[in-house]
Amino acid sequence: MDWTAVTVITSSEAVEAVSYILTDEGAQGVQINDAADFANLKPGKYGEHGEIVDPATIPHRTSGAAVTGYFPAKTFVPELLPTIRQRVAKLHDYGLNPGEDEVTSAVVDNQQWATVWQKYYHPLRVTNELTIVPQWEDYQPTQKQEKLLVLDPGMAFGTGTHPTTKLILQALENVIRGGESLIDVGTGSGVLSIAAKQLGAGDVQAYDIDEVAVRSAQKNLDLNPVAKDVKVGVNSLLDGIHTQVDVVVANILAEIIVPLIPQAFANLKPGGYFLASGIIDDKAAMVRRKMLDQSFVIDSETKMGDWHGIIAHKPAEDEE
Ligand SMILES: C[S@@+](CC[C@H](N)C(=O)[O-])C[C@H]1O[C@@H](n2cnc3c(N)ncnc32)[C@H](O)[C@@H]1O
Repeated sequence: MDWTAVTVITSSEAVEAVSYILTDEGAQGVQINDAADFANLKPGKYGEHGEIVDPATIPHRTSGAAVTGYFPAKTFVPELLPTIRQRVAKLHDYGLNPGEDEVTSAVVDNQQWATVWQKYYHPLRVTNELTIVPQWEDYQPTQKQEKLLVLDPGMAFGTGTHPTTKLILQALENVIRGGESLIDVGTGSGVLSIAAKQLGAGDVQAYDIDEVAVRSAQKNLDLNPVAKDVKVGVNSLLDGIHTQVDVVVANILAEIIVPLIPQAFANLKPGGYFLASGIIDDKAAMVRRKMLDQSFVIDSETKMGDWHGIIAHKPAEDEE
């Protein structure tokens, strides 16, 4: 599959805001080329095989920053560019320098996308307790409660930077107390299963409809000793699965969550939690209604940009 890369030339101070705008508009990965980063870079392990790479040999900007978002081929990027331009220009109103007001797009092939951003994907604190660390970075926790998710997402979705992933990681942090059994539907890179294990979940099963994602998830599970007992396989939703677990998590588009709702209800113990993300604004009311029709109780709903995450539970046996 081809991807469209949208590059915004901006200032170092606006890098985070521009990255947010690109992911909010649907970018599935963001590459940052910031002159300020290179100024602070020390020689270290960067290569895929652990070789030492001298930062001076990496092509880099000498001023400002370029932020590139990768959009799936199905996104109609020409329609998106004016919105991105407007949102970047509006950063002025928030006291940020938007930079050169230059937004361009180019098609890149799958292979390029899989590797091009690796050099620029750095450890990222995604919730109070969880930090995502690229496999090639040597990173030590800086806080006592900080837990690391080591990832090499490759071709699968789930670098942890997308708002939908962040919403559901936060929901996991709220719900997991220790020992819960859990099913991760649409595991992608395996990020949610690894997070669940890091937070103390017990038996975890992960499924994805896409074989490439399953291979990528297995690779990432292997990188995280805490997640070595997670079972991962190809499956569509919970088709053919009849079990009783404490938690079902899914970060998939609303249209796909809808048929999952009755399956999640059937596979949850009374009192068990259903955590759903990937729900865009105009589909949120419909998903909520389907959950309530199924007799789920909605505990909370959180929003990041246009995305919603829902925590719901199956009523306990003694619950009204
Ligand atoms: C938005 S990604 C989420 C990845 C990861 N769980 C995260 O939170 O970052 C959705 C994943 O669901 C998978 N998927 C889509 N339809 C599915 C289905 N019917 N059954 C299982 N997985 C599905 C996709 O292949 C993709 O890996």
